[in-house]
Amino acid sequence: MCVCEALSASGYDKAGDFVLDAKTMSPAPPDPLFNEKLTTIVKVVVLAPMAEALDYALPVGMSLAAGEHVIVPLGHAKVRGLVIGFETPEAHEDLSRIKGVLAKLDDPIVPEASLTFWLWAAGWTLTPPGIFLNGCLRALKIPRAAPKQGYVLTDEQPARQKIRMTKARQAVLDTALVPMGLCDLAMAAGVSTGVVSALEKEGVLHKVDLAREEVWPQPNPDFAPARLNDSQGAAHQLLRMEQDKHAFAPVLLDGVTGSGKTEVYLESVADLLRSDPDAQVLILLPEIALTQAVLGRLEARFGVEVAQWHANISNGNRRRIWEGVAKGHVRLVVGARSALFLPYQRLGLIVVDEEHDGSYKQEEGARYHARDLAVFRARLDGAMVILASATPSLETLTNAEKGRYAWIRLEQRHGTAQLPDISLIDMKVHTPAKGGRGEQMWLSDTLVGEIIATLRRQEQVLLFLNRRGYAPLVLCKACGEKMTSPNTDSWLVEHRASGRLVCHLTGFSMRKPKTCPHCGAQDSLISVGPGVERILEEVHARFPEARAEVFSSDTTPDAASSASLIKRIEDNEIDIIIATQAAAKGHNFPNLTLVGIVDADLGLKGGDLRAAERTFQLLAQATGRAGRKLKPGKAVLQTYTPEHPVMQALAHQDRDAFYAYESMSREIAKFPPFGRLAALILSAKDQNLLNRFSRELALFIPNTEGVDVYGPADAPLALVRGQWRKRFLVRADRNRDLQAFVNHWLAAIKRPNAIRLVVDIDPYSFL
Ligand SMILES: Nc1ncnc2c1ncn2[C@@H]1O[C@H](COP(=O)(O)OP(=O)(O)OP(=O)(O)O)[C@@H](O)[C@H]1O
Ligand SMILES: [Zn+2]
Repeated sequence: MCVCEALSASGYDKAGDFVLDAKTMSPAPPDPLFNEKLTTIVKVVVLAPMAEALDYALPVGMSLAAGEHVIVPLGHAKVRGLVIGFETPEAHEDLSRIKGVLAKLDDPIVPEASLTFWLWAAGWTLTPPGIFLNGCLRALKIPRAAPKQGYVLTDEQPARQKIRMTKARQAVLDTALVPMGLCDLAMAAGVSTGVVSALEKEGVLHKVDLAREEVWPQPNPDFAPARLNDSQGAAHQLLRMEQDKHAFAPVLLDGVTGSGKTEVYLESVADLLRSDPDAQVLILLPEIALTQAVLGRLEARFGVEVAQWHANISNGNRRRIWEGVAKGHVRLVVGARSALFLPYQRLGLIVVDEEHDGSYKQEEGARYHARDLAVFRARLDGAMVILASATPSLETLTNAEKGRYAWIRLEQRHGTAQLPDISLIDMKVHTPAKGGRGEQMWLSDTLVGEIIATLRRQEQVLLFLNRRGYAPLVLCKACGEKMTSPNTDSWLVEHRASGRLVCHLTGFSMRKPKTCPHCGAQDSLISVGPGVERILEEVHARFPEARAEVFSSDTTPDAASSASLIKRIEDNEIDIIIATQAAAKGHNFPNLTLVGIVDADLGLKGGDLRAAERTFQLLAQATGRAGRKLKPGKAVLQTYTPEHPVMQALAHQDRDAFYAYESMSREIAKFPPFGRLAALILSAKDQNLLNRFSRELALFIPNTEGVDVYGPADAPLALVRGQWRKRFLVRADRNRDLQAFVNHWLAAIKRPNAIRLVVDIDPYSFL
């Protein structure tokens, strides 16, 4: 496709964000050769929303390789692009319209395996490659730090002969044979920095840029090996057997909470670092808070600070790590889902810890599932991928059961630690009494009794409620009006700590009003239902002596604050932790012995496909925080549906029963993992236009065996920020090419520009 066609086809007229600053380009290259002398056509993915790579001429005197960064003309703009391949001119119909590559940039080349992976991932998620690559290359928009300067001898003998020579000066001359920084040189020569500066003034030394190559301290696999217990040792041996295949090896590391999965996979990381000096390792974690906890363990195990990659690192580090990974200098990375798209040369091992976790699904921009893509990346590199969890996703468990993945189990907690006893409290019978001022309370007498006993033993309590803020709903008791976000189908959540009503969907917030905005009644707004802040209030009222704190994304907005809260819990400075899911997984708090689930039914409401599975996983993980070291743990679940299969499986520690039930119901419906799904989400300001187009799109649904399309239906969130929303759900048998079906369907009808379309392959959110 030529540039002009591409431009008009994409409706892309402003280069906007993608235009490059001319200053960052290398000096002007020679003019490109056209037509008769053209020997090579370069295929470039420009960082713009285009469906295909574009063709450019390779100028005389420029050499390029796939994975190199270039500046190319696009319409009247100059834009950044990535070279993805070459073609001979014979393959091309209209050479007269081809423009030349303008410049080559000196950013590190993207290794072939990473380039292949990125392009594949773009296709898989039905994202235009330029948009996808723009995300992968974002770190390169950060300006490089200016290079450090050093000193080295000039070639000019006369200058040397003219100066007054001293012993100190001679020492510098003898040392400055290679460029060195001021302090390093002075120290090596045993003189003051003044001597060095003086020699520069006299023209004997001159300043040069020091090489950019950064030295990354290498993780030492033998720094502090773990002493694995017998079953961990056996699991490690099995992993080693998989690793020794030197081929794609997906493994489910399935061990109960606290069994030491982390200890085991760190030994596999060590094995790889030891046996393959070129390979790189990636450890993926679902939350930044968890990254902080694991970083300390990595440093203790490998003796160096390990590179971390997530939304919360500084720009400088972002650029350094990106470059270090591309050059193969950074061998071990720990990070959140986007770390999968660093430019690794060759990954020898990927660990996806807490593989079942919903945060691996990216819900904005290119919608991808990092666990699934990690498996693909491992296949590409012929590597091992370890999926670790105490509560695997049904997808992964089914793959293990069918023998597609190796399945390694750890059935017991490490040492003397036991899984906690779990009891159910039927809240229909044990309704909490009202407080002294008639206010509603949320903790039942049984749970309160357990908390008192735990505090008496000077042990810690975790109360789990997966709801941020004070109350999920504010309504007017005079007129019944519910406070909602403007032009959005979403309740405003009351946050007392900040005194605001907040929309968790759009980020809108306002001060809580004194009068009802609907009927004007005074002080008529009441808070309905509990969030963690409200539980904190109740805890303060009931246990005034206890030190209680909330652990949620509001109280730990960044890596530093979560690291410090985790430390204070470990140091026993907090007695009662009131936590959302941010804190309920992965952590090891040795003195924590009681977990109370305030509302075990919460995740089951409003149910989507995975509601039961997710609730089971979340509650198994949360209760799994109790009794992980020497002291036995206990968990109490408050529920209105004790008979529900999720509650029964939890109470009887019968994971298999739950998965069997869940698997059967999905198989009957041919839902994942027994079929594949894609969601199409259409949105527009104009509701009539949206309705009309949705109906029209439905007329074009291709008739394909093994594929069903449901919709159009109003999305459960039918209005967001003034945009109306409709959804289609596509279900396909496992052996159907879902992406091809969607592409084929969408190609049949032109979509008006006023309608936005998002395609979500393997959706996890159905809102
Ligand atoms: N072999 C071992 N030697 C010493 N301590 C161990 C050993 N194995 C596990 N532990 C300790 O037991 C606790 C639980 O281990 P770890 O965090 O690795 O478990 P996990 O299986 O990853 O747990 P979860 O799935 O709940 O996150 C940690 O404090 C860990 O240091
Ligand atoms: Zn009112």
